[in-house]
Amino acid sequence: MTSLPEFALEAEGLEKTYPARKNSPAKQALKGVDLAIPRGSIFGLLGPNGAGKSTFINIFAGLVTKTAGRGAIWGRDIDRHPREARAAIGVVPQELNMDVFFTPFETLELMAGFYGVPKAERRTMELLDIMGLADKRDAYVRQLSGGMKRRLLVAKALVHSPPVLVLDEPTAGVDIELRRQLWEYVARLNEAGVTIVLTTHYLEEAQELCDQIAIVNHGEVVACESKDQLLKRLNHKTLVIEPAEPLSAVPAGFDSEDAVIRKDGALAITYRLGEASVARFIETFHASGARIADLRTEEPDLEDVFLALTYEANDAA
Ligand SMILES: Nc1ncnc2c1ncn2[C@@H]1O[C@H](COP(=O)(O)OP(=O)(O)OP(=O)(O)O)[C@@H](O)[C@H]1O
Repeated sequence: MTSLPEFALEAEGLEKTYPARKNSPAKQALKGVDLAIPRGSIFGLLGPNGAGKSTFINIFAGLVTKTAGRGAIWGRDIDRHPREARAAIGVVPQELNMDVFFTPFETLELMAGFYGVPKAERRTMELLDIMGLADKRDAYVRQLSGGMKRRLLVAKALVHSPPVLVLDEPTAGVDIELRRQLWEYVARLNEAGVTIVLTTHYLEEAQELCDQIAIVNHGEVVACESKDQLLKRLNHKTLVIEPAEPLSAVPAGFDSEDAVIRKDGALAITYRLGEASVARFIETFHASGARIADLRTEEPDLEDVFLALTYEANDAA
């Protein structure tokens, strides 16, 4: 047995410039991206619209030709061993593009045939079942709802049992219930050993699901770390005090602190970790004569980090 690669996907100096067209100038969508996605991770690729996420993914999917750099999937170079590289990856595209004249069953069988999966090894019914489409096996694809089509696309990307599954904005336009189901399935696939790479605008979801995160902005990777490290970058917390009676102003004693009264009437005090004591804030609050109805702390979330990083990068541009 050959040993497993350390990285599921690798990019080195990956560049893409889309050539100029009649009405638009040339566009450098990727400016030399270095990224190594560890095997076994759930890796999130985050970035604002137009950052270059789809371009990155589409180079690995074989849909976009890179301008320069090197790419490898499961240790196989995409230029030197394109077939082996593609066999190791399943891509769920952003657009719901599929042939509407086939049934879900036929769609998966055709795809399996395309990948040369022998009949005895096909997982068509298993995949339909897992994606909640078993009762639609013979329906026409055009009769499926958007959410069902999305699930069929995921099933389609899995027919050849690839060790790497890439999902490009998979939950855009998918309702909350279905999104949950999809994430549960993605998490189960990951537990079974599949490396997951996903692009998403839903920061909350990346925060919940991903263990590694790269933030892409203007065709460059501005951060690539474990989620926990990324969150630690913003080394502050907020203490939120809900007063028993409405406050007319920030209580005395908090003048030098970063304290504000929120729209809902709560007092929010932001402090740097290790530099302030919550106990002292509570004492100060009581000393002002106010009473506490409730109390909680808030940690910075991925959205804060994301904004901070893309804001800095925008500033520097
Ligand atoms: N086929 C193309 N021809 C010319 N320019 C393109 C093409 N595809 C993408 N671009 C441009 O390249 C840049 C990166 O686009 P890309 O779709 O990779 O970004 P993205 O981060 O995936 O954004 P989104 O989430 O909106 O899809 C954008 O400025 C986009 O307009």
